[in-house]
Amino acid sequence: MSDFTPLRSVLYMPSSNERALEKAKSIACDGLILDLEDAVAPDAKSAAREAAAAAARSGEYGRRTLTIRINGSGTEWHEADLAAAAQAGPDAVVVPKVDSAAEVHRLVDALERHGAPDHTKLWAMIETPIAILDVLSIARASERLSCFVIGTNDLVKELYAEHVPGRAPILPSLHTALLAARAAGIAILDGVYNDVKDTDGFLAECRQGREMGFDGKTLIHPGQVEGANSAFAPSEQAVTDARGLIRAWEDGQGSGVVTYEGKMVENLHVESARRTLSIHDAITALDAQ
Ligand SMILES: CC(C)(COP(=O)(O)OP(=O)(O)OC[C@H]1O[C@@H](n2cnc3c(N)ncnc32)[C@H](O)[C@@H]1OP(=O)(O)O)[C@@H](O)C(=O)NCCC(=O)NCCSC(=O)C[C@H](O)C(=O)O
Ligand SMILES: [Mg+2]
Repeated sequence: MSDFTPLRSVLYMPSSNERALEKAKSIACDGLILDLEDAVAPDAKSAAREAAAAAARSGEYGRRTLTIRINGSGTEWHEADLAAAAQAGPDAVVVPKVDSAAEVHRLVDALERHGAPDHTKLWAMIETPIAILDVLSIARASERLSCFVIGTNDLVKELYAEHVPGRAPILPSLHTALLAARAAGIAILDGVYNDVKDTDGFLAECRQGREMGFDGKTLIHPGQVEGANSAFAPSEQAVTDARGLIRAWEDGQGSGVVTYEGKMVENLHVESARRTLSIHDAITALDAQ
């Protein structure tokens, strides 16, 4: 049994939207982010906080990784959100605009002070220039930090950049965050695609994110789930190749290098193939639930 948790498709939804919270119970996404930040108007924050905490306690979201995104430090809602989320015990508390290792330490202390269970991890949103410049120290700051979530809207805003196909203006930032996540051994999710009607643009961005190495994509609409699930899962061909490559390697035991389908195979390729199969097994097990 693989201990890999698929996070191909992680859907944001405003915690103030009762209908969306209900609908989410039947959406085939791998994870949910019950939002208290950008998607919730100031006068709805308090009711949204209660709704998100109740949803996290309900146990009604089945196999999905369930998280709550709280308002950032320095906002008037932060402390109450953090306390309520910690006590509700979701799979993770998502914190926007995390800018330093010191902030991670403070957040982890606060989660513990408010009685968060051990299974409640911290997910840090990386979405400011200072976070990108300090991203390795953030990634390594705590064992409770298990995932980076990239906030491409804030990043584009802070850089005075523009949203363009191919995302050239923010690629250096995305790569830097990916390097840090991999160096620290944590998961990393790509940012959202804002145009919910542009399927081709969305799928192209999913493919790009997968090729770069992201574990999955954050989403804003149920219509984006299927595309992300497919883009971030190993394809049938990739699974067939992984099995064939491992077989070729095992058949050639003793030699440091063999070939599969005419291509050189070394131990590092076998490790990648085993990782592909373990992701595939985890997705198959998840889909069977
Ligand atoms: C983007 C939307 C405002 C579009 O809403 P709407 O026009 O209502 O969509 P539809 O009519 O197509 O909806 C069809 C049904 O699906 C439900 N729905 C829609 N979105 C969601 C959702 N996210 N989760 C669950 N269910 C959803 C509708 O209720 C309809 O249901 P029914 O009536 O039963 O048919 C809307 O999709 C939306 O609000 N999306 C989430 C926006 C959000 O959470 N934004 C904040 C996170 S993004 C961000 O902040 C990233 C980061 O910080 C950064 O910097 O980049
Ligand atoms: Mg943001």
